[in-house]
Amino acid sequence: MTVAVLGGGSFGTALASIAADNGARVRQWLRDPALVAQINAEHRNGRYLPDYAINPAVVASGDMAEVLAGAELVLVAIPSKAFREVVRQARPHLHAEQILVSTTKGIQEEGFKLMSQILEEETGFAHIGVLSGPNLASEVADKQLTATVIASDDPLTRARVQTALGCDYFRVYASNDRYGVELGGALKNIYAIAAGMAAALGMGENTRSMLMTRALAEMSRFAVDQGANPMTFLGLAGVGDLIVTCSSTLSRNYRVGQALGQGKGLDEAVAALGQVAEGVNTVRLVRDKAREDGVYMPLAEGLYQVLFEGVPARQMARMLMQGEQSSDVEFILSREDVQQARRLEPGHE
Ligand SMILES: NC(=O)C1=CN([C@@H]2O[C@H](COP(=O)(O)OP(=O)(O)OC[C@H]3O[C@@H](n4cnc5c(N)ncnc54)[C@H](O)[C@@H]3O)[C@@H](O)[C@H]2O)C=CC1
Ligand SMILES: O=C(CO)COP(=O)(O)O
Repeated sequence: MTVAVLGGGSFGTALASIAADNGARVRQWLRDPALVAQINAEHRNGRYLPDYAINPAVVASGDMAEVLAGAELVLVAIPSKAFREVVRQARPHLHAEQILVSTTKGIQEEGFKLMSQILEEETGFAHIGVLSGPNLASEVADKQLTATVIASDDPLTRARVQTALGCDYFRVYASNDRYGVELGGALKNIYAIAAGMAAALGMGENTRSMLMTRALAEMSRFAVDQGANPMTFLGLAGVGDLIVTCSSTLSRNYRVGQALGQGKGLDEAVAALGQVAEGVNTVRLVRDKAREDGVYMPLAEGLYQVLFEGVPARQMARMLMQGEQSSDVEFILSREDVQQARRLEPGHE
């Protein structure tokens, strides 16, 4: 199989190397000529994955036409802010038989679009999918045993990606809920920032567990409102990715949260990272969307206020602890039932 990877960051590089390990002919497109030269000469990406060897069969190039020529599978690993621009650059060199897969966990501001929707809009192709799961790039590059999800309503896309990337250290599970899988990947970044912040403030494991579980409730509530299947969030791209990003300093979103918890400003924290932390933008978009649609998302709202309105994180945590004590699992006991029962309590105003 011939595979093209668009993006020279840590995840694109890790995926290119897997496909090459699997015997594919792999071309990787990136902008930076110095990095192109380094990948081809040293088989190392010194900017984004300096400590890991890349399969020498991966050929990097700054020439989009060359990279896309003959590619059966195209993986797009470009941060959400530049995603559409790069797809437009690629468009003249794409054809409808190709399989296009987004690996990006972010949301476009205009129209609240997910990346595979952008792939669809820009190309109109039929073979479109999303790859998402608990996949810290450096662990993937280190060949740590890992699993991911290919989500598409197109069986050919699912099968081809399983063949191209599935190997003895990387398992590729299938889903037909593209929207749910993609939403899970984008939403969990918000809570990873909150988890990093909580850790930096010295909060304990009970707190982290509460945060992650209530995050899952909040994500599922939002998903239902958006018409997604909340059951998808029980899988690798939902709870799986939430666990890894809320627990690991290898997550950039978690590290931004840590820096904020240590008292750094948002701009300083993002600049120090030097890589993309999609959650910073996602929290703003999701908070606005939740308000617009009337979805109760206290964690996203609280994090928004800490990031963009200068509310101290510790004060926000105290406020969140005073919020409504609602139901645990809303699919079993609804929030409305809990609120109704509380109104019947003696002494309730
Ligand atoms: N790094 C990770 O552990 C994982 C990342 N992802 C997702 O992958 C996406 C890409 O992230 P990473 O590879 O981690 O990012 P990164 O921060 O390591 O690298 C970003 C890459 O995008 C390139 N880029 C940015 N703007 C560009 C433009 N206008 N034109 C061309 N190239 C441009 C940069 O030059 C760089 O090569 C993100 O949305 C992230 O959520 C998904 C799973 C794991
Ligand atoms: O999505 C990821 C792991 O699954 C990577 O998370 P970060 O973007 O926070 O590093």
